[in-house]
Amino acid sequence: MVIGGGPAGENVAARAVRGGLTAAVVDSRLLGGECSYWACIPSKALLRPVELAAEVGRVPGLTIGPIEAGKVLARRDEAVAHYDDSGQVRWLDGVPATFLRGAGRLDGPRRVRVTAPDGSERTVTARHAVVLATGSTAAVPPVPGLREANPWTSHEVTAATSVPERLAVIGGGVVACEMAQAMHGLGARQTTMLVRGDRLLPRMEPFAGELLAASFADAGIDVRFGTGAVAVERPEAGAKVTIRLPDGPPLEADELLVATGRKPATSHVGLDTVGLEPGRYVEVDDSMRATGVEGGWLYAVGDANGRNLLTHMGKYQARVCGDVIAARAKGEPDDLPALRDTADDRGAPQVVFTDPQICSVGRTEAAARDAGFRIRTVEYDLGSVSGAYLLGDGYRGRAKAVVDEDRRVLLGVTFAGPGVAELLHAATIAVTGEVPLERLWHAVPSFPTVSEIWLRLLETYGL
Ligand SMILES: Cc1cc2nc3c(=O)[nH]c(=O)nc-3n(C[C@H](O)[C@H](O)[C@H](O)COP(=O)(O)OP(=O)(O)OC[C@H]3O[C@@H](n4cnc5c(N)ncnc54)[C@H](O)[C@@H]3O)c2cc1C
Ligand SMILES: NC(=O)c1ccc[n+]([C@@H]2O[C@H](COP(=O)([O-])OP(=O)(O)OC[C@H]3O[C@@H](n4cnc5c(N)ncnc54)[C@H](O)[C@@H]3O)[C@@H](O)[C@H]2O)c1
Repeated sequence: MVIGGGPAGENVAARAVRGGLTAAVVDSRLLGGECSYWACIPSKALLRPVELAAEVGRVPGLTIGPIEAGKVLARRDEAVAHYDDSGQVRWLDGVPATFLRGAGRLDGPRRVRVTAPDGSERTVTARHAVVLATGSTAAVPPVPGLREANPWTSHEVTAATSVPERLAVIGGGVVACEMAQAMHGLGARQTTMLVRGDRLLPRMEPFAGELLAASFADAGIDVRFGTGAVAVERPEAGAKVTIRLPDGPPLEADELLVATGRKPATSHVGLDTVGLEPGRYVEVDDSMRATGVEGGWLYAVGDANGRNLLTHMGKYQARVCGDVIAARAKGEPDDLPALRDTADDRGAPQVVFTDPQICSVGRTEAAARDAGFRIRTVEYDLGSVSGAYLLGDGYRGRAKAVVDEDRRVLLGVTFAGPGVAELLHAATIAVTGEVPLERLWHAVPSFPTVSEIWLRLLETYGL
């Protein structure tokens, strides 16, 4: 029994069925989850034309007219299937698994109470396991007047039906960067980012945020560091927003986006009925089983367990989880390597779809040092790789690899630059596979591709 039908929940059900069990998924909104309708898919649909326009602008001889925001918003609507989940429901039927539309809530061991949209209730008892896959929601900080001002969160900005003239953004993380760039590229005349710290994307290598900030400055996005909202005023819905800052004049905007992180969607799922604290991430072991629940029947995957708030990592956890549940149900060995999550704590692969793209896998230099590794780092200017130069004039980018000096394998890799997202999986294989540098040296990148960065990094290292 799976509560929450986002990418993680759907995949647990599919794997459990593949393993010979039956499965039911309950979702209170749309099957497909936040990712399909209000996160990954719409945000990337909005960003794609902005990225493409930037790419075209770097190639002499090509010009691109202004982006028609209306058509981009219409394509976004297509990408989210006009907020209709019948395609996903058909997919789940074909798994085959049962879909229950309604709100799920734990009601003691292996029991889930489902409240349907018409208010009717039923209780389902799972034979083997219950999986929490309820995701996360935007966290809104307790700034005076902020909630009352009804700001946009990721939910509203990805579903925007028009582009505000003046957009203010609180936050400097992934959602803030991607959506500031999307709205600015789609026509916002004044986009201002209020960033608490001293850089964008603080969890990434510092050069990534620096390159992004330079690109935003060139594009006319006003990024202000070391500041934030101390109070917010909006007299009525639809009116302009006034954001009071720690110093200087207040900022006025037509819309305000709050992108200051997430909180787990676990406050309403009956955690208290099984001895866990509502509203917290559900702590799990590497088989995705909730620790601290007697009987071992409760699991949590995806954003709900807080390991890595990324769709592909939630789906990976879901594959582990569905397979583990099936193995345990059948009394089969449940400790095989494929039945354990070994990817999450090494540093998940992630792509930030801005211009430049920022992507990384494994540990940053700081994280590797904190973990006690004896490391050496190498960096290289991506713009001086022939393949990158050929992509367009003024290509700016950088790559960095973190090497474990004791084992001579890569602990982490970061790329920043236009078109680097597709380089990431090679890095993921090298880091996850712990490919020795001496072996990696024989993986010859094609000329003239951006992948030649691999050769340059290894040469810089000394190979
Ligand atoms: C703007 C934005 C862009 C993003 N872009 C990317 C990206 O490009 N790549 C990437 O990897 N990640 C991205 N993410 C992160 C990604 O969206 C999440 O990691 C992912 O959606 C988590 O999947 P999930 O299945 O755990 O939860 P969700 O997708 O949040 O799904 C949870 C589901 O549970 C349901 N639910 C909740 N409570 C109940 C209940 N009590 N009963 C029944 N159903 C319930 C909800 O209705 C929802 O359908 C982005 C996030 C945001 C906000
Ligand atoms: N392309 C992608 O992979 C993608 C895209 C969007 C979101 N996501 C995922 O969704 C998650 C949520 O993204 P996010 O950008 O909301 O969170 P985040 O954790 O990436 O960034 C939050 C930002 O808000 C700042 N902040 C936190 N509290 C604040 C406060 N009270 N006042 C001012 N600033 C504050 C933080 O310093 C940070 O810069 C991320 O973990 C990310 O992995 C992924």
